[in-house]
Amino acid sequence: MKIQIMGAGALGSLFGALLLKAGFDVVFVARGEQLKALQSRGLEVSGLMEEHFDVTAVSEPVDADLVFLTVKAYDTENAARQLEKVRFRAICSLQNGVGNEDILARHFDNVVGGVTTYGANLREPGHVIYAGEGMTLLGNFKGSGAEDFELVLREAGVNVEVVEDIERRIWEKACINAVINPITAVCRVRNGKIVEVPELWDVARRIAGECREVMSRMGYDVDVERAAKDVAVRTSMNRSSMLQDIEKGRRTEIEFINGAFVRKAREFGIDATYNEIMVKLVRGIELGVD
Ligand SMILES: NC(=O)c1ccc[n+]([C@@H]2O[C@H](COP(=O)([O-])OP(=O)(O)OC[C@H]3O[C@@H](n4cnc5c(N)ncnc54)[C@H](O)[C@@H]3O)[C@@H](O)[C@H]2O)c1
Ligand SMILES: CC(C)(CO)[C@@H](O)C(=O)[O-]
Repeated sequence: MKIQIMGAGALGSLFGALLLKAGFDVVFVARGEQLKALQSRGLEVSGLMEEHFDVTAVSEPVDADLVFLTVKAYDTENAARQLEKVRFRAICSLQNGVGNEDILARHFDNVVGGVTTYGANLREPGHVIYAGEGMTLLGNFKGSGAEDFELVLREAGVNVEVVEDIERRIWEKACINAVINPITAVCRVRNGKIVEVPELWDVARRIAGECREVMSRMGYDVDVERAAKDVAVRTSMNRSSMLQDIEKGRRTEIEFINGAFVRKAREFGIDATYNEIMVKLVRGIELGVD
């Protein structure tokens, strides 16, 4: 079974390493310094697993049985176009944000949606930190394939479950990210501060309220405020992925998180001013306006 990791950054390297350890034939598609490091030194894993792997790393996708997509959401369209040139049975997104599966569904027949709470960071090119074991939920978004991905992940020791309502799960995770990520990125604080600082919690509650309204109009009853508070408390010492992106001068996934709620709210004719402001502020920081 040949498994391709499309976008071998932090998360892709971690999942690739777990699959390699289980004996799968894994191909890592990477770019830049990461590609060079993987090709010359292999993949180093630290943290919850300490291991070195010699890996097959390429700059362009190749034929495979299954593909995991682990690029950032803003790179999904590009990656899909590259993947159109090769053959594989099914593709599974493990990304954050809303809309990745819709993009993939325009290109491929078998698209599996995924939501994961595993945690990984790149210490340097070729060196991934396995920071947190979590849960991975999978579900067929278009066509089939979820059970195939479940099987290989389970064999690799990953906590995984196939669900019937993957679209809802993707939006639920986006709710949490919409509340926590932009505030931590704009204010440059750890997740816990959102709950500890009344001014920040006030903003968080308002974002959560808008997300809840959007979810409700989609037919999903979710207590976004409580869910976001739980995660912020549980991950109080974390620097959110969006904060880390901002600190490193990288583009964020804001358009696929809060931006997705703004677009849905517009469709329903409801107010999403707080989400919209967060999108604009984070865009302002990304643009590096002095
Ligand atoms: N890191 C985590 O712990 C974590 C956890 C859950 C979800 N996620 C989500 O997973 C996705 C990936 O996150 P990450 O932290 O691994 O990001 P990352 O930036 O570390 O990894 C993405 C990698 O994809 C590469 N890439 C992009 N387009 C490519 C292409 N066409 N060909 C080859 N390589 C390409 C980039 O160069 C980069 O190395 C995001 O949507 C993120 O929100 C991450
Ligand atoms: C849940 C979360 C906000 C915890 O830091 C994480 O998804 C992140 O950082 O994006």
